[in-house]
Amino acid sequence: MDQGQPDAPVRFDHARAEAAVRELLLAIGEDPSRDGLADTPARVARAYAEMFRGLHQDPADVVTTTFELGHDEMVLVKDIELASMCEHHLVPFYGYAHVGYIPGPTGRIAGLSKLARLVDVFAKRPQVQERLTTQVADSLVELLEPAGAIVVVEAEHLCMTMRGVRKPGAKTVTSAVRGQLRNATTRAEAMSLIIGR
Ligand SMILES: Nc1nc2c(ncn2[C@@H]2O[C@H](COP(=O)(O)OP(=O)(O)OP(=O)(O)O)[C@@H](O)[C@H]2O)c(=O)[nH]1
Ligand SMILES: [Zn+2]
Repeated sequence: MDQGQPDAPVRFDHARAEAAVRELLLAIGEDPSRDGLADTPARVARAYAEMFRGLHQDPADVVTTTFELGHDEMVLVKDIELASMCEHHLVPFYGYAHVGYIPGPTGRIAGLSKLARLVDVFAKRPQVQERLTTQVADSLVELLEPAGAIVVVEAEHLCMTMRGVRKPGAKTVTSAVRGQLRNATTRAEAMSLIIGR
């Protein structure tokens, strides 16, 4: 279903994650049995289960409340906070998603919170920002059959901040537009709503 990610991943394996963290601590020259680290493998395993929970979620189970309202103008939820994990370095990238759509002929619209939940389903996986953006747009299209959809993500990647090229403050902006929102005027209207804070 999702590009680059397993269709039916195994459930989170706590014992395996704990063993891997213990191994990693040994690899960096630490002593996993010292007081401060004794509970760390179990703690990190729990944190990873939470941070990667999206691997075990189906977007259709999250966008549960839809209505048919006959509203045919753009709906935009902007400044949805997101935190994900870069799949190259397994460190966070974080920022905002802006999700908008124009209802389609069915008039189906989603509860607003469901758009934010949809972002999380895909953010809580090992990710690259481009795929996260595309996945949110494509599942919005699949679930709501809108006339158009737009997803813009702006994020700062810790792999570019705390290591490597070390450029704090650099923001990556990605977008995915579908249907009528590809039209220059509609797209410009959406972008001005997104940018105009
Ligand atoms: N396109 C894209 N690239 C990403 C994303 N997250 C991290 N990267 C990049 O993935 C690349 C991995 O490059 P590599 O050369 O294999 O890894 P590296 O030696 O750690 O690279 P540096 O970060 O440049 O030190 C880096 O340029 C990262 O900036 C993302 O969401 N999208
Ligand atoms: Zn990275």
